[in-house]
Amino acid sequence: MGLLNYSNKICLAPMVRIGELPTRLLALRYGANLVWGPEIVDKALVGGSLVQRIVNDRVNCIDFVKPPTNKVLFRVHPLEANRLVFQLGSASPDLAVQAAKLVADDVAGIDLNCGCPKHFSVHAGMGAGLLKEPDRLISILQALVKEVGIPHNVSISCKIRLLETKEKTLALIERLCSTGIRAITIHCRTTPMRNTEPAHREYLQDIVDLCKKYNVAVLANGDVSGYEEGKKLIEKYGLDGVLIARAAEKNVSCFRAEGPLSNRDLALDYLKMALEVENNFGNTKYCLTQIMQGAFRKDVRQAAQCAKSYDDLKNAFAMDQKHSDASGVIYAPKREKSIMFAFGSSSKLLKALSNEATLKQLAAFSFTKVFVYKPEGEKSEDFTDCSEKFKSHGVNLASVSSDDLALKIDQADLIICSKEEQSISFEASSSHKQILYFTSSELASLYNEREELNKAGNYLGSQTESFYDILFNKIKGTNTKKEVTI
Ligand SMILES: Cc1cc2nc3c(=O)[nH]c(=O)nc-3n(C[C@H](O)[C@H](O)[C@H](O)COP(=O)(O)O)c2cc1C
Repeated sequence: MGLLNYSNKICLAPMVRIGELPTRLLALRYGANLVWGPEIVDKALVGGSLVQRIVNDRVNCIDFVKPPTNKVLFRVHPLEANRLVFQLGSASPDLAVQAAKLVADDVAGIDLNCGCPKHFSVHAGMGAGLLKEPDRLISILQALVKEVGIPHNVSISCKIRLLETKEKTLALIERLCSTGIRAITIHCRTTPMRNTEPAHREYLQDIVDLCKKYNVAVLANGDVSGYEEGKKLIEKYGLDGVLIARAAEKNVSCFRAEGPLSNRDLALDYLKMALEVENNFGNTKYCLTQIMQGAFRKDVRQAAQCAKSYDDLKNAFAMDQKHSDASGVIYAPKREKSIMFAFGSSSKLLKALSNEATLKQLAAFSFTKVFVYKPEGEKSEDFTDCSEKFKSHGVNLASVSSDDLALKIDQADLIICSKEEQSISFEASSSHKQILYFTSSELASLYNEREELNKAGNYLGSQTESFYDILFNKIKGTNTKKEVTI
């Protein structure tokens, strides 16, 4: 999988129950860079009958199931695998290594929970209990680095809380940095502090400076409200990243650079995602009811709380829709639109589209499906390489061949093509759809050939515009108005 790059990352924090697959995939779709799974205790994986790794073709996932009931303990989707950190609860180097080895090849990182203050954890010497026994904590991390991290090429990290004093905290962090781990998350509260008390960042800068000396990435956690604040904190303290827990529990679209979705839109996205990955019904209901708090009528929330099946949940949403229609409240689920690019080389076009700013802007315009025309003989691998990046912004990418060009033009809401490609422009113009034409000089800007054109005296444009500017200036001229600042 390759070692993780923790730099400049806004991440979903580990959360038991909340951090299951639908939340993680949505977090990534909305813009989270890395996602932590919920803590799973070593004995759940290796105690009694060993957990089994099953390829689940139905939902295209890897399931870790526990015999004899075959309950799914953990489900990994290929879309998240290279950005997923598995969090382990352990009090023993041997058990930690045995458990971590079972999942190491399906995730990008393994994180040791050294901060859980709950009785069951601390009592068993796990979580925040490890902060009281630093020698044991160090030996677990050393074992994980040596026996799992290095041979499996997976990043080992830990998540701690602050100790009672700055000196004690820095002394512990210095020892942690010497174990070979690649990253530390600091939950900026001490063990006795509740989440309702404000996070302490008074000496976060000292922690960052110390970790930098050892080349260990440092991520901060505690009271981060979303994308905007995350970026500010990274900048202010020189952090590698931040982890967001409760803000994401309430509304996982807090990772969106454009600002969060309404809880109503989010609840629908969540239900769709949960159905798609066949999430455990009880877990879906739990997460949905968290999202629905305060955002739906009481009777709708009650119907969701009493749901016994996915059909009941869908009925609760249908009920909400009916109320909204009847009361005249405008409740328009986000309209999903498709855009088609049909000109020239698909690999160059994909290169121009595959950047954060362009994908964010497409998503902001609600273009959740992008069709790209692939001329005969061009590689399909480019599409495979790019589709994950598109997907992480909630945009689906599909290639279109000459055979299905007419059909896809018919399905697209907006078509972008070149007048020069006559067969395509003919097909598009006879489709009665909205069409935007790119001229040959605009295409040259896409292909970065403007300089060559200038040299040859062919290009007379006076301003240097990027492909991004040209594309979105054209789209803005249509009836689609939304824009994000980048
Ligand atoms: C519902 C919930 C479940 C949590 N589960 C875990 C967990 O499994 N592992 C862990 O290290 N921390 C867990 N935490 C703690 C969070 O990761 C985080 O450290 C804490 O909530 C502070 O971050 P916040 O202020 O952004 O909420 C959990 C927190 C919540 C609210």
